[in-house]
Amino acid sequence: MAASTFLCRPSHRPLASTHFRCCSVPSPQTKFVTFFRSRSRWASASMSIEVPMKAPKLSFLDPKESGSLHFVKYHGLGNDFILVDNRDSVEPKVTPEQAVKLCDRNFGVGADGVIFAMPGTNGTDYTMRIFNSDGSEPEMCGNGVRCFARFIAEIENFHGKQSFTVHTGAGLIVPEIQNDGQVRVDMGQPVLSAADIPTKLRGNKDGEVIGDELLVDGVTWKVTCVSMGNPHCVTFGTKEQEGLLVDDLDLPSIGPKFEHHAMFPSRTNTEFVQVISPSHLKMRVWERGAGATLACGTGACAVVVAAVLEGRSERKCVVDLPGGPLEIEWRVEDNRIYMTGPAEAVFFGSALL
Ligand SMILES: N[C@@H](CCC[C@H](N)C(=O)O)C(=O)O
Repeated sequence: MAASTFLCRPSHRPLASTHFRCCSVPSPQTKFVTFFRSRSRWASASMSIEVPMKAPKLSFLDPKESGSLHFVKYHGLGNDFILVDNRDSVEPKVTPEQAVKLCDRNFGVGADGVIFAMPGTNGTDYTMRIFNSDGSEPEMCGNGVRCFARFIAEIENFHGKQSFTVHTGAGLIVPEIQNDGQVRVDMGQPVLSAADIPTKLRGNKDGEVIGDELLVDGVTWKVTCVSMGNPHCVTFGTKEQEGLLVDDLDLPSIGPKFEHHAMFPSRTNTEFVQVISPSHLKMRVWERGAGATLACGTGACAVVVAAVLEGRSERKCVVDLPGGPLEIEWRVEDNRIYMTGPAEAVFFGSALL
């Protein structure tokens, strides 16, 4: 069954419409549990099931049960998120510590982050907050905001082309759901001043870090730093060897050394980029607070800005990420960046907190 079939009214289906009343009849060896399914043609029928002496608690199947979190899992090109309907409160329904547990791929639901759909701020339609899988809170998430837009459309029962305003830690973001289901997002203007990114790299006379040298573990990398609300360090190669082959990188080894580099006081996301053509870039990403992910929307935007500033690409590019392509355009007219890509619901459920 298509996920969207379930998602029209997540709080009403399917668990909420199925109430089980349970009565047990003890016997020396076993308990017999009788289920009555209410409001159905089975209401007067009963079914006896033999269960072990200690009948399992079924309370966690009740969505109203306190202590469980109802969520929908989405992904944008494999960058995956647990979406929480938080429209009734300005406080996130889970703590950063709980987010870490939920994101665990063995002991939890598994995700790169938890995203909260919250009431608007200062007149915006909604507010989006996100916790990374390490529990830290970033300012913005590009793939996340596309998932957020599709989630809002489902829970608000919006259809067709839709656009709304979203307050984020990076300011106002405007996603627009297209007729084909893709989401085009006005990601705002890039920030280039070193102090605001933030990076301690000194930069040029305008305070911008474009093609500067960064020593990482004895190797000098050429980097351009961009903030899309969150910090990004973009590299096309080292001083000795321009022209990365991104598939050859040992990302788990090199990524953390950029993320925790002393030049980035708020840590950084890092994009390693290969130029396929002036309108086609290929990247891998090591994300702050989440590690190697299959895609990063803010990262893809930062990559196009860096490629333009370094004279490597046009302003409109397809950016290939491990999880698939994004279309990115940095418009001359308004200095704003537009990102277009998919977002898909994959499952929903209740997690015990
Ligand atoms: N994957 C995201 C970025 C999520 C936040 C990032 N890890 C950070 O800490 O800045 C995207 O698609 O932009």
